[in-house]
Amino acid sequence: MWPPGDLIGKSADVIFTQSSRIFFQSYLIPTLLHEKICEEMQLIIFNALGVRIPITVNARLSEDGCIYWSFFNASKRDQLYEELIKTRETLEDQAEKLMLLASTDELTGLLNRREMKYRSTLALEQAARSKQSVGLLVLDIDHFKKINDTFGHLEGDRVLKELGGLLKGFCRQTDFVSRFGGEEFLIMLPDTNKSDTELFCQRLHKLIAQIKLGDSGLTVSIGVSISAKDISFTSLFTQADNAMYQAKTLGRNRTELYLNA
Ligand SMILES: Nc1nc2c(ncn2[C@@H]2O[C@H](COP(=O)(O)OP(=O)(O)OP(=O)(O)O)[C@@H](O)[C@H]2O)c(=O)[nH]1
Repeated sequence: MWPPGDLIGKSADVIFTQSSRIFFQSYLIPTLLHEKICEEMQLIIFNALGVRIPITVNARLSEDGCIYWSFFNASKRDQLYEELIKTRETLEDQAEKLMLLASTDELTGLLNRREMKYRSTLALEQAARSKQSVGLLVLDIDHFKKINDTFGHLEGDRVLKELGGLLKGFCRQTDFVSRFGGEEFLIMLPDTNKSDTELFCQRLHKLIAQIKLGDSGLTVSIGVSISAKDISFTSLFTQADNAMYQAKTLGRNRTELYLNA
């Protein structure tokens, strides 16, 4: 630093960097004159060799009109800030990854059961407020046990992944697509009606048939329920699930609509 006595009589221009000088003159001095005290001000000074040194400044204006200064070397300060920023970024990164892990299905990357329930519940509340209908599709792969038994579990997993990717690509950004469990998928279509949803399902059957298993294409059974009024997610799901079982009973590879009484 400066040898003792060397700073006596030196102007602030010699000691402070340009930005610190501006801060010193426009903020620190006026504050000191007004408040009589300034604490923990962060400035940068030049040492006797012209090297920039970050410092923490405390100053007090005494009754006799003298200003008493104390400068503390804060060389590690910037390093500490950088480390804090890096740590915060790492934590934010990890939190994002954890949120993704907690909300998605590992195999397909689609929403998992918990996240689907959560988002669908919110969407249904919103739809009820704006008097819009929401379509819920329960989609279950046909004879999936046989697929596993014939082609092996790994091939079964491949089919689940391919179907997941296909559903994601086919649906809109605003739709919710999830793997609800095993070989069952759920899709929620906000702001839809019966005829649009039926058309959607017809297209879906055609598209899904492009996933090949030996010589034949994959088939699914779909159950649909359209929210008529204020309805809970559980009730809407039960309706769509019943319709899906109806589709299974009627021969599979088809869509059945739950009919509101
Ligand atoms: N490969 C694979 N198989 C799974 C996974 N989760 C569930 N399964 C299998 O999916 C099969 C579902 O069989 P079932 O419930 O009998 O239904 P299904 O054979 O599709 O018959 P239907 O639904 O009546 O057409 C079971 O054999 C499960 O082991 C998974 O993550 N990967």
